[in-house]
Amino acid sequence: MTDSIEVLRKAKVGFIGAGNMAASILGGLIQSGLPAECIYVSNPSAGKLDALKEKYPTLNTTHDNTEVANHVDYLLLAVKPQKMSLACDDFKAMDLNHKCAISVAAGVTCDTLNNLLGADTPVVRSMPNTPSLIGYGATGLYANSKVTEQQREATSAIFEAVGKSIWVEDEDLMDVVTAVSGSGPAHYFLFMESVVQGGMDLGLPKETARELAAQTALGAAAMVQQNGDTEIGQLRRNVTSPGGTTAAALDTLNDHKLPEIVKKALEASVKRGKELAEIANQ
Ligand SMILES: NC(=O)C1=CN([C@@H]2O[C@H](COP(=O)(O)OP(=O)(O)OC[C@H]3O[C@@H](n4cnc5c(N)ncnc54)[C@H](OP(=O)(O)O)[C@@H]3O)[C@@H](O)[C@H]2O)C=CC1
Ligand SMILES: O=C(O)[C@@H]1CCC=N1
Repeated sequence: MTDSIEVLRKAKVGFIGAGNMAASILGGLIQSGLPAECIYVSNPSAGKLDALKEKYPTLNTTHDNTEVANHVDYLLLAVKPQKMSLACDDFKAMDLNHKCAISVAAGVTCDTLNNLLGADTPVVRSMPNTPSLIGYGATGLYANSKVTEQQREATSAIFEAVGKSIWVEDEDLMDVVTAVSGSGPAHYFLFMESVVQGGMDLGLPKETARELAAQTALGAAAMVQQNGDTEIGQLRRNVTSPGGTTAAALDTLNDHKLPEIVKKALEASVKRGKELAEIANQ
């Protein structure tokens, strides 16, 4: 059992909302050794709770958000930004000052969360991603001034149990983290979908194209992680023989301005994060 899990056995964890992100984090926690009976989760409709209960029979499920909040020290708010205000209404009569609220919602600021939950509530703004389900999550974290050192450690433990986590000290950067890693899996999925379709159009069987695309993405990511001192550009150049096949493909991607397109995509994500912040604040 990892150190993270030992910390989390003592600090009870609950989820408000049982959607994709909650299921990914709680599934990852269970996968890495936290017993399901230590975790609480609430959701308005039954379907998602029933599916989780079928997969993890000892998980504590309820339709009552306050029941979760009463049981736990760490309350993960895993609802859409547009639903945050409504969900937090349920805690109006509760004193959350000795608990820690961890929002996963894109855009929603700590100030907004403190307006909704009480000015003295310790609040962490997190930005995880769905690979948390299989232990490959990447999570950015930002804490308000009420969060204690012990709460920081437990929060790190939650996200380290399902992947890597990084604290940022400037809250504005959380929108950039959202663009890079929160939404990031979808960018790489789109790229892989395009590679698989391209491979199929050129004659590869679908399963072969899928297997090659996935193993290549995995290999490229592992090379970046395992060669921290090497620029990614150098790894790219190592593949690119002058006048060879890679150069032909990269010329095409650059002619169509892939780097500029990616930058514009990240900027669009950051802009949308700020719009969601406004919506959650209304
Ligand atoms: N999906 C992702 O990759 C990532 C998502 N996030 C963030 O995670 C949050 C959730 O996103 P995601 O999981 O994709 O969305 P989902 O729609 O899958 O999940 C949201 C869940 O919240 C439930 N819900 C709605 N209102 C309430 C309420 N008042 N109390 C309790 N639960 C409620 C919904 O229930 P019902 O369906 O019954 O209405 C639903 O199950 C968002 O804020 C998003 O920004 C962050 C990082 C990555
Ligand atoms: O698309 C979204 O808004 C959420 C946040 C990051 C990933 N999914």
